[in-house]
Amino acid sequence: MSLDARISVDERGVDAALTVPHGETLALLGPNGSGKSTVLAAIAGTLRPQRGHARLDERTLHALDRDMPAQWRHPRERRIGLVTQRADLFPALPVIDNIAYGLRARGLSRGHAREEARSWLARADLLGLADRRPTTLSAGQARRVAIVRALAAQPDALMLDEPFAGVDVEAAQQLRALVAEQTRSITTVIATHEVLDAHLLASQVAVLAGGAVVEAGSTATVLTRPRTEFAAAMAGRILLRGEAQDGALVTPDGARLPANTSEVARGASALVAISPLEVRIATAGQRADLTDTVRLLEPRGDLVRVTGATLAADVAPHQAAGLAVGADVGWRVTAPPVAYAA
Ligand SMILES: Nc1ncnc2c1ncn2[C@@H]1O[C@H](COP(=O)(O)OP(=O)(O)OP(=O)(O)O)[C@@H](O)[C@H]1O
Repeated sequence: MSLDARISVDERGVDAALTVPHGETLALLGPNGSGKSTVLAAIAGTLRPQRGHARLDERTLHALDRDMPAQWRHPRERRIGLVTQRADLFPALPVIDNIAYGLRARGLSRGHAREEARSWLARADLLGLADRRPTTLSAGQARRVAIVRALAAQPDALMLDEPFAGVDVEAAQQLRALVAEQTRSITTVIATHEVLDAHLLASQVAVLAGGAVVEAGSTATVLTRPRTEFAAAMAGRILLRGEAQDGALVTPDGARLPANTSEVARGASALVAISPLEVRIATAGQRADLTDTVRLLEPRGDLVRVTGATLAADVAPHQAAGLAVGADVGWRVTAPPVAYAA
């Protein structure tokens, strides 16, 4: 079922609209405080906005539009799953019954629901926790149980709020695979700070900033042709704005970066998103594509990131030797990046 939601929460500065096609997963990206949790909670129905609606196909889950009767029913009745950052397990029930709860709501007998719950726990390598009370779990264990509980309930739509935060690398990998497999036909929104989640789980991406969606589209488009600095940073790229000229993007301060400008009209506003791995430092005697001033030098794994006012490059340490903050640097691009319409 396709999701169509509009959420306005004035006191949190949120006014965001989202659509997710049937069975697809949308990654909701955005800096801290941009409104991701608020949007998810409001779609799931645990937070009541001032104005808004959420619809799955033709079914109105809830609506507060002025011309509609206000309705905001219990999340269970709407068949929307929500995994919050706090996990929110039922504290009085052992883990097994937390999972069985959603299965019983689907009509399974107590015995059958517990049997099913066991197999769900086994799939996430959590069977050892079956009889534990939620209060005795670590935060990461609680998060893993909450994800399994949401998947086991097989909702029509699923809201996951930073589901893998605080989960160790190995368990997160296993859970990502389980979430990917189980949400194939569930319309899902996943708020995340991990670009990996967008790549592995989501066909769509929306970027929230200041409570509004500032960028949305297919994952491939948003992450290779970002329109905001935030989306570019998530994709590990530097965003340059300027004017398309023949074979170059000319920035407002006059820097001229070689670019493939075949997609944009001459003189049009354009963007380029370039990875620091596609930028080299011109050595003595080499012609630089662009000259710049070093602003920052920092380690990046085995490489050194050299950041200038306009561009940055990830280079081997010996290539950065001799550079210091304030020094002049010449950049070379390995291939002219594609300029796209702003
Ligand atoms: N319980 C609350 N009461 C009042 N304001 C809140 C509450 N929770 C969040 N806010 C505010 O609402 C805005 C949106 O917060 P929200 O938690 O939705 O952002 P987020 O994008 O999920 O952030 P994060 O990445 O840190 O989880 C922020 O300005 C925040 O300070």
